[in-house]
Amino acid sequence: MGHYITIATCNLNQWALDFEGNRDRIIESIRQAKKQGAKLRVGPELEICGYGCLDHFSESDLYQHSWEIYGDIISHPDTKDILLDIGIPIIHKSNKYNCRIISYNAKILLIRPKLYLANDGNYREMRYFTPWNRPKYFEEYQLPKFISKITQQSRVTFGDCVIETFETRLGCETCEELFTPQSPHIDMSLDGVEIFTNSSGSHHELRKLDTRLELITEATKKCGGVYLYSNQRGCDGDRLYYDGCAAIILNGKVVAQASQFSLNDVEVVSATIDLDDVRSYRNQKSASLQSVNRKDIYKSLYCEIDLSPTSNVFNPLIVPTSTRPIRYHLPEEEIALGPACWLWDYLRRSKTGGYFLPLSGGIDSCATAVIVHSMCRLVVEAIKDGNKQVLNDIQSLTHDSNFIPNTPQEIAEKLFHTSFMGTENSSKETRTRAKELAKKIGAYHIDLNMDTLVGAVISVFEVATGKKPIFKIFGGSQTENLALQNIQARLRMVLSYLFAQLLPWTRNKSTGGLLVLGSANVDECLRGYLTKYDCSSADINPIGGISKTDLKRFIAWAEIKFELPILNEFLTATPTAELEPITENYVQSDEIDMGMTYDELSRFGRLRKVDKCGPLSMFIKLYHEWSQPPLNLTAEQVAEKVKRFWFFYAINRHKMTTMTPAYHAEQYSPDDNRFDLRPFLINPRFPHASKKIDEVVEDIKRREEEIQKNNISVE
Ligand SMILES: Nc1ncnc2c1ncn2[C@@H]1O[C@H](COP(=O)(O)OP(=O)(O)OC[C@H]2O[C@@H]([n+]3cccc(C(=O)O)c3)[C@H](O)[C@@H]2O)[C@@H](O)[C@H]1O
Ligand SMILES: Nc1ncnc2c1ncn2[C@@H]1O[C@H](COP(=O)(O)OP(=O)(O)OP(=O)(O)O)[C@@H](O)[C@H]1O
Ligand SMILES: NC(=O)CC[C@H](N)C(=O)O
Repeated sequence: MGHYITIATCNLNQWALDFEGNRDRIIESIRQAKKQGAKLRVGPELEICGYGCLDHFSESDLYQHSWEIYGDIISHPDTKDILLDIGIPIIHKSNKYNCRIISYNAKILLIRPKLYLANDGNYREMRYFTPWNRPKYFEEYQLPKFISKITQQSRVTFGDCVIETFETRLGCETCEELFTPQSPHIDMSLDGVEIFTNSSGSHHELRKLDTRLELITEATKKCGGVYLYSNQRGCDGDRLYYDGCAAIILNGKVVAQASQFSLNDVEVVSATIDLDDVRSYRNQKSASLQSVNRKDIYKSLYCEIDLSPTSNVFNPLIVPTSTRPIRYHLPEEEIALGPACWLWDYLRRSKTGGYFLPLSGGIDSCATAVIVHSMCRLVVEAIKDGNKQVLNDIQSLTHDSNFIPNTPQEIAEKLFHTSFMGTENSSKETRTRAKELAKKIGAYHIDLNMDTLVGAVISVFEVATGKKPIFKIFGGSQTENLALQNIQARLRMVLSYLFAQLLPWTRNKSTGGLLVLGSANVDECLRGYLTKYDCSSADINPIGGISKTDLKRFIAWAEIKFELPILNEFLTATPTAELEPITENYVQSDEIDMGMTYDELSRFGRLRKVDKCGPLSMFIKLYHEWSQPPLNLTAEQVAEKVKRFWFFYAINRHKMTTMTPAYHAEQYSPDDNRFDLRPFLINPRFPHASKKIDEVVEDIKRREEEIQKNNISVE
C-alpha cells in the first residue's frame, strides 16, 4: 500500500579547520533538506572539521572544537524534526576515530566509527585514525559534559550498529567501506537494513567518476535498498578537489544526482521513494530468504521516528521521484570545470588580489589561461543564478561592493594578469598569440622584453670568471647551451614574482599581491623537462596533474565551447621552448629535445605509477605492445626507449621535490609531496634491471632467429 519517505543528501564545500563556516553550511543544508520535505539528511565525511585536516587530526583541540560545533548544530532550532547523519572525528578510549553521529531532535542515537580506512593514493587515514575493524561490535561512549547538557544523555552507543525506526532500518557505510571487498552494506542488507547512508570525502580524478558510481549503483543492484551518497566538494586547503556528485539510488537506479563541479557551497538533493519498492525488489532475490538464517545480527537501536507518516500515502504533493540516467562530463569538461572551481576556492579563501600567469604562446600556459577564463565564466553564471556567496566573494576580492560582472572578461580585467616575457629567441608568432589570447579573455596583459636582464646576468658571470658561454649552434658545448637556456627561464620566475607583487600597485588597486600560476604539465614533470626554479616554481598550478594529450583535447574543446577561435593557432603550432636561437635550419622542439613523444610519456607514466612497473616489467609489457603493428619495433628499440625514460625520470626526480602544488587530476601523477613518494637520488642507469632487460632482448632475438630458421627449413 506504499511507504513513501523523502530523504536528502548533499555536497558541501567544507574547508579544513573552518569550524564555524562548516557549521553554517551544515545547518543550511539541513534547512534546505527540510524545505524539500526530507525526514533524513546525510552529510559528507568529517564535515564538521573538513575532510582534509591531515596532521591537524593529531591535535586534541580539533576533537574538542568538533564537539563544540556539533553542540551548536543540534541545539539550533532549524535542525529539529529530521534524522541527522553528521560526519565528525571522535576520541574514544584515547584512540581517534573517523565517525558519524546519528541523531534526532538533539538526542544521539548512535556514534558509528569507520571500520575500514582509506589509505592508498592520496589517502593516509591510518596515520590519524584507528580503524574500528570489528563489524557488529559496540561499546558505550561517555559524552562530553557540555554535550550531555544539550542531549540529556550521559552515555550513548559507539560501534557498528543500525538504526530502526517505526517503518524501516537504516545503516551507515563510510566512503572507503564501499570500495572494500567486504562492504558493510552486504551484511546490513542481509539483516534487513533498507536505507544505507554513505558519507564521503572523495576527490576528483579524470575519467574516474564511473568507478565510484558503478560501486554505488552495484551496492543496491545486488542487495536492493536505498543508497544515499554524500560527498564534500571543493578545495578544502590542499591539492585535491572533492567532486561532490551526491546521489540517491534505489535498487541500482539513480533517482537524484547532484552536480560534480559547481561554485555552490551547499547543494542538497532529495528524493521521495516507496520503501515497498525495496521489499518487492528483495523479494525476487534469494538474499532476502537467506538472511533469516543468519545469527550474527546487528544491534539495532530503536527510535520512535516516523520517517513515513501515513498521511504521505494519500498526499497528492508527495510524488515518488522517477529514475534518471547517470550524468557524466566529458574529460575536456572535467578539465574546464574541476581546476576552475579549485582556483576559485583558492582565490577567495586566500583573499589574494588575483592571478598572474607568464603566458608564452604555447599550449600549457594557454590551457592555464583558459582554465582561469572558465573560472570567470563560472563566477558570472553563478551570480546570474542568484548565488549571493559568489557575489559577496567577488566584491570582496575586487574591493568593490558595487561590482556585478556581466561577462567573464570584466572579471579577468580586474583579477587576471598575464605577461609575455620575450627574449631575442622568442618568435613573433608566440608573442602575438599570447597577446591575442589575453585580449580575447580580457586579461590585463604585459608584453615585455627581458634581453637586457639576461645580458646583464651573463656579463656579471663573464666579468667574474672571464669566460663567456655561447649557444651550441654557434659552437658552444652542451653545458653552455643548457646554462644559457636556464638563465632565461629562471629569470622569468624572478620577474613573475616581482610583477605579481607590484602590478596591482601600478594599477592603483588596493587588492594586495597576485598569486603566480605555474603551467608545467604532468608529462614534463615525469620526464623532468623543465628548469628547476623557473616558471614551474609558482604558487599553484592548475594543470600540473594533466597530461599534454588531455590539455590539447581540452583546448580543442574550448575553441568551440568558449568561442575562442584563436585557440586553433595554439593547437597547430609546434611546441617549442624558444630558449635557443632560431636559425634558418634550426627551431627547438620539445619532443626532439626530450627524446620521446608526449604519447610515449603518458604510456610510461601510467605503467610506472598505475601498473606499478619497474624498468624490467615495463620493458616486457611494452615489448608486447610495441612489437605489434603498426609500430613493429624490435626488442632492442623498445629496450632503448624504456631505458631512456628511466634515465631521465631518475636524473630529474629531484625536481619533483620542489614542484609547485598542483591540482591532482591524473592517476599517474608524479607528485612527490602527497601522491607518488619516491627517493630523489637514484642511479639512473638501473644497472641490474638493465642487464636483465638485455638478457630478455637477447633471448627474444635468439627465439626470432630460431623461428626464422624453422620457417626457412619448412619452405
Ligand atoms: N640528484 C640531484 N639532487 C638534487 N639536485 C640535483 C640533482 N642533480 C642535479 N641537481 C641540480 O639540478 C639543477 C639542474 O636542473 P636545471 O637547472 O633544471 O637544469 P637541467 O635539468 O640540466 O636543464 C633543464 C632542462 O629543461 C629543459 N627545458 C625545456 C623547455 C623549457 C624549459 C623552461 O624552463 O622553460 C626547460 C631544458 O631544455 C633542459 O633539458 C642543478 O642546480 C643541479 O645541481
Ligand atoms: N616567452 C615567455 N613569456 C612568458 N612566459 C613564458 C615564456 N616562455 C616560457 N614561459 C613560461 O614558462 C613556462 C615553461 O616554459 P616552457 O617553454 O617549458 O613551456 P611549456 O611548458 O611547453 O609551456 P607552454 O606550452 O606554455 O610554452 C611556460 O608555461 C610559461 O608559463
Ligand atoms: N575518504 C575515503 O574513504 C576515500 C576512499 C576512496 N578510495 C575514494 O577515492 O573515494
